[in-house]
Amino acid sequence: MMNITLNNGIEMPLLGFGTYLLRDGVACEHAVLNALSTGYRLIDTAAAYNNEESVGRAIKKSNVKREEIFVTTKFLPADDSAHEKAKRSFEASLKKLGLDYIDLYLIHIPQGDVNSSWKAMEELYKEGKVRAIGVSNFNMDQVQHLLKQHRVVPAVNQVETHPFCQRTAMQEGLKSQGIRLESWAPFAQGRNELFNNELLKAISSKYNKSIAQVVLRWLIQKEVVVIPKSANMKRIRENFNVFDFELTLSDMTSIESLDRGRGLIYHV
Ligand SMILES: NC(=O)C1=CN([C@@H]2O[C@H](COP(=O)(O)OP(=O)(O)OC[C@H]3O[C@@H](n4cnc5c(N)ncnc54)[C@H](OP(=O)(O)O)[C@@H]3O)[C@@H](O)[C@H]2O)C=CC1
Ligand SMILES: O=C1CO[C@H](CO)[C@@H](O)[C@@H]1O
Repeated sequence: MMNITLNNGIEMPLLGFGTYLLRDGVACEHAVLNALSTGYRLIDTAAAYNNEESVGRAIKKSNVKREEIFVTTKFLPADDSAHEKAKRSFEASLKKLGLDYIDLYLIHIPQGDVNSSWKAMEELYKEGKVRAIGVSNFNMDQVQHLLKQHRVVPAVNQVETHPFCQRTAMQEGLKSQGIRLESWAPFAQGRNELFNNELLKAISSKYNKSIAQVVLRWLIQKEVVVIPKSANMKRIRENFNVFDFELTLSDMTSIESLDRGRGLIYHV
């Protein structure tokens, strides 16, 4: 497993497990348990996914030490009383997850009162309740705005990133501020026939890997954090099995031709 170092010195796995659409209950619990037993050490959830209790139960049942797991969750900023609501949302997430700290806490979407929300995040960070704070679905203007107003620099920006939306300029812009790019929907949620793409098919047969593995490996080699989701044990394992091969520079570059320069899911 490969880690990256965030701007405050803490380590974050480059490969994690996404939980969007894993419904609260046994389905989610099983998937997260399977992921942990496969070796995933980063779990991505959100208050909005309504599955934090199941994620928390899986973490407890896994017998993996808490400090070995990197847990990310997120909240949606409110329009009014945003500071207080951010704190309340944090406490609710912590309780549902059954944890006493979060590794990475994110503003899920740049909506509502972001400034008051970020102040609350900074406080949680200073109190040691979260090891790092970051944002999600922010464009570069929104990131710059945050940087101008506040002291703590976000550790990551989690945005839709995959072969059809590569975020090359954003990754450079974030890097210059010490912020890491984290990909959500590395497979574009299967849209645009990603799993039937001819170029990706040709590259994957060359390495005797699947398209999913090539896409994850391509992002990992670019040092983009990936959090693929799967409800299926075989695919959970497949998505983790990406550390035994390396794409050549020429194959890395050829994937660049697939970029359409904008998100398929959010047009950010
Ligand atoms: N911050 C934000 O706003 C957002 C964050 N996220 C986070 O990012 C994570 C990943 O994104 P997500 O939206 O889930 O989409 P993904 O791009 O990870 O795609 C998930 C889909 O791909 C399928 N799949 C998974 N592995 C394979 C494989 N090896 N071969 C073929 N199909 C496969 C899954 O099906 P199956 O389950 O049947 O395997 C599922 O239908 C989320 O789970 C969530 O944690 C996602 C969206 C927005
Ligand atoms: O986190 C999320 C899961 O994916 C959704 C899109 O399909 C997003 O709306 C949401 O932000």
